[in-house]
Amino acid sequence: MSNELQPKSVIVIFGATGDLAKRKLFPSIYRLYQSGKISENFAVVGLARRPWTDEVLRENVSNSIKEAVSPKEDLEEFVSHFYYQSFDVTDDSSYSGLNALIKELEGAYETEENRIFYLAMAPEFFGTIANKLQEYGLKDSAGWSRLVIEKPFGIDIKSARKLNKQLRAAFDEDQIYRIDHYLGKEMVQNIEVIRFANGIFEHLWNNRFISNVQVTSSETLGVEERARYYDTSGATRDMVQNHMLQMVALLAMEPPIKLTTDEIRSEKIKVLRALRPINPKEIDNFFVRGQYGVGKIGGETVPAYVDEADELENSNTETFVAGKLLIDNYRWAGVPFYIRTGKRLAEKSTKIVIEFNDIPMNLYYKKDKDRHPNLLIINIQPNEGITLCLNAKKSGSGSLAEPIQLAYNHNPVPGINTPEAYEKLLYDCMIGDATNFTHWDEVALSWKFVDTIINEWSNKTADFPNYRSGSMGPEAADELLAKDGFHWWSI
Ligand SMILES: NC(=O)C1=CN([C@@H]2O[C@H](COP(=O)(O)OP(=O)(O)OC[C@H]3O[C@@H](n4cnc5c(N)ncnc54)[C@H](OP(=O)(O)O)[C@@H]3O)[C@@H](O)[C@H]2O)C=CC1
Ligand SMILES: O=C1O[C@H](COP(=O)(O)O)[C@@H](O)[C@H](O)[C@H]1O
Repeated sequence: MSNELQPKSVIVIFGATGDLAKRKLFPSIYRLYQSGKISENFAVVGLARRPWTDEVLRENVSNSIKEAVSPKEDLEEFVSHFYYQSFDVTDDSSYSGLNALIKELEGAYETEENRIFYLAMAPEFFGTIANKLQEYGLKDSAGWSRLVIEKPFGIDIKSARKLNKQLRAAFDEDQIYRIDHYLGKEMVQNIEVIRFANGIFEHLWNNRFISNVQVTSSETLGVEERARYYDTSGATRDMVQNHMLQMVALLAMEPPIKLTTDEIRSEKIKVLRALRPINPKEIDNFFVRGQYGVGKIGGETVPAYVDEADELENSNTETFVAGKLLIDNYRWAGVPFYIRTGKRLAEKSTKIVIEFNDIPMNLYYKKDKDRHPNLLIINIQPNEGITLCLNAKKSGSGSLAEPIQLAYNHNPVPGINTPEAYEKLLYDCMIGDATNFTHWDEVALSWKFVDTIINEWSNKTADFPNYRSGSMGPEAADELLAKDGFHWWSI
């Protein structure tokens, strides 16, 4: 592997004793090391308040890797690149010591003064940290400095603007890497290729041939240990503002004129700009919310949302959202993009269905109800691949037809590809490729769109719970499509 592809850097992780670092970041860095994408020229500085030592951090890193991947004999050598500093981000005196440690490691590991500051901490600290990194000269090195920001990026447009202003006072837009881990998923990245590298699809990819698009991201898990965060967020902030709208933008965008970060992001921005704002008076015609009650998942009885933790009692937070989006541009006028996401649903799966217009008359099916429009299904997870649903002659039945599927498996091993997504995004950040990170304009437009919905819902108490755990959400989500003559496809 050439040096160009083996970026050198010191990676500083704020919040190194936390859950994200343990479950996602350490295993991702190890996988990059194992695959040769990073060489020996790297060091990781872990920061958090608890009084760990280098050895304690290294032991924790080792354990987290053993839990996530099958380590090889290089694990000990790998963890020797990790250093720990007990650090309170609100305490000014911590930052000078950090500067000294980084400089020492840059000398020892010859990292050319390239620095990544990964903020794996609660969002209320993001602004302070960015500010201190500037004030104490940590971001000003002879190499490059990049800031990776975890979600949530604010809780509404106002707070997101404030945060962005704080970040931009210290870092340039091209130094800020806002993570949306769905953009690191293999099949989410594949949307663009499937669309623009195939003549047959691109000709049909518009309102003349597509009747509707459905994006579903369903989870079987409940809120787990994240009740405090989740209850102030809800499914709209947690999944729609970011992952769901990003997938819609990729499905609807125009072909970029070049495969550059700016061109691709600017096409996505145009889609988000064209989203028709929801009129609060008509919200029920466009958006549906839900909260799970008791039910069964995988044969096990699971509690209702409000019984998952003490602080959730009487909660009015939505754990499910379904919506109909309209994109007011030449290509998509009149085509509904339906989205649906929720916790404690029947299956863990993310899938996109593109439904094409049906044929004008039925000659090949005895009953109209057996007809099947052509569908293109993009399976994001746990299976990765695409399925094209066509109609073909039914064997031995005169000229009658039956639905058939052409299926392509992109990855023969099904699984939830979140660790791989983090690995890809971390590497992209190291090589300075921000294409699969969200630009501020995308974040702002997405917040503007969802804010109307969140505000409207926060004014009215919902009749929760309204769906059973283990189902696919409230009936109103089915009615949303039925009103337009469609239904959710579950292929
Ligand atoms: N966990 C996940 O799967 C995901 C997390 N995220 C986001 O990632 C970020 C981190 O989440 P997560 O790891 O779950 O959170 P945790 O609560 O597990 O970790 C928080 C970290 O911050 C440290 N910390 C808290 N206060 C301070 C302080 N004043 N100074 C220095 N360190 C401090 C804690 O360590 P200590 O107590 O030792 O100081 C700990 O290391 C959040 O923004 C979250 O929304 C996003 C997607 C998924
Ligand atoms: O960002 C988030 O995503 C996860 C779902 O991610 P996936 O990669 O497992 O599909 C979700 O569980 C979480 O609530 C949300 O914060």
